[in-house]
Amino acid sequence: MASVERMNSHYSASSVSTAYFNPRFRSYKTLKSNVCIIGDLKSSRETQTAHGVSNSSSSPVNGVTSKSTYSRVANQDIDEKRVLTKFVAETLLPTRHGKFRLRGYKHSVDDGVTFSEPTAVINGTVEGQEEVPVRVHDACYTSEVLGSLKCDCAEQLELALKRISKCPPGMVIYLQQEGRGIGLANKIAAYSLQEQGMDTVDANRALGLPDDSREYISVRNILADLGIKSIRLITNNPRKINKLRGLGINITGRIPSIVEAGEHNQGYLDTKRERMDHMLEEGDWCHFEHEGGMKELRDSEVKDCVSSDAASDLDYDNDGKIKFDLTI
Ligand SMILES: Nc1nc2c(ncn2[C@@H]2O[C@H](COP(=O)(O)OP(=O)(O)OP(=O)(O)O)[C@@H](O)[C@H]2O)c(=O)[nH]1
Repeated sequence: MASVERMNSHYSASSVSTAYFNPRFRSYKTLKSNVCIIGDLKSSRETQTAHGVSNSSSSPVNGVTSKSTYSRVANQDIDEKRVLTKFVAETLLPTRHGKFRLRGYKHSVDDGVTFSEPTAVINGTVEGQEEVPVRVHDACYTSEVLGSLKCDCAEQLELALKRISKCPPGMVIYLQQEGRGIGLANKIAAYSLQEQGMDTVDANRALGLPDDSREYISVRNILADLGIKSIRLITNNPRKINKLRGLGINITGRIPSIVEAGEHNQGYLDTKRERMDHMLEEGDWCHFEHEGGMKELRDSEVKDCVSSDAASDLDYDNDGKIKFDLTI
C-alpha cells in the first residue's frame, strides 16, 4: 500500500467541481443580473495530512481500468489513466440516525492536481454482497447545512441514512459535487436567476453551465474497493442510473426516494419531474413531509427487517404501514 502521507502531499485543496467539470469556464463572466460565474477557482496548493489511517485490509483503489481508455463524463472526456480513487481510512461514527462505518477516499481525475473526497457511509457488511441498497448522494450545502427548503436534498439524505440504519446492509456514497457539479458559488448564481423566475434548468443554461455535470467514476471505484457485486440504487433520477450503468456498475433494482413537496420546493420538484424525467410518482417507499412532522415508511421490506432493537422507534398505522417520527 502506498504511503498515505506521500500520496496526499501532492493534492491541492478542493474546488473540485468547477475546476474539473467546467474547464471551459476559466474566466469570470459577468451577466446582466450582476451574477458572475466563476470558472477555474483552483485554490492554493495545500498539503493534506491524513489522520487516523487504519491498517485496513482494503488496498488503495486505482481507477485505471484495463479496457477503457476514456470515460465520457458530463461534457468532457476523462482520461482513465489519470483517474485515481484512494481509500484513506475508516472509522465508526455515532450519529443521530445510528452508528455507521465511515470510509474516506480521495478521488482525482487529473493525476492528483485537484481532488475531491468522497465518503462511504455504511451499515452492516457490504463487502462482497449483491443487491446492496446504495444511495449515491451529491452535496447540497444549502439544504444540508443551512436547512434550505428550496430542494429535497437534505431530506433524501436523511431518508437514505434512516433506511440503511433500520435495514442493513446498505450504504450512502456522498460526493462533493455541489449544484449537480457546477459548484456552490455557481449554484448561488443559479439561485439568483431563479429569483427572477427561471427554473433550475434554465438558470444553469443562462449561466452557460451544463444542466448536470456530475461524474461518478469514484462510485465505481468505491464499489470495486468493497467488492460489491451489484446494487439497488436509491434514486428517482434516470440520468444517474444511466451514468452509473455506463460505468459498468451492475444495478439490479431501484428504490425510490420521495419527498413530499412543500411551499418552497414544489416548483423545483415539478421541474425535476417535467424537465429532468425524475420518477416522482406517489406510492413509493417513503414520504417525507418537507417542513417537519410525521414521516412514513411504506416499504414492507424495511418493516420486515427492522430488528427488535430498532422496533421500539416504530408505530404501525391502520394500513400496516410503518410510521415513525424522524424528528431528531
Ligand atoms: N444547479 C443547481 N443544483 C441544485 C439546485 N438545487 C439543488 N441542486 C443540487 O442538486 C444536487 C442533487 O441533485 P438532484 O437533481 O436534486 O437529485 P439527484 O441526486 O440527481 O436525484 P435523486 O437520486 O433522485 O435524488 C445536489 O448537488 C444539489 O446541490 C439548483 O437549483 N440548481
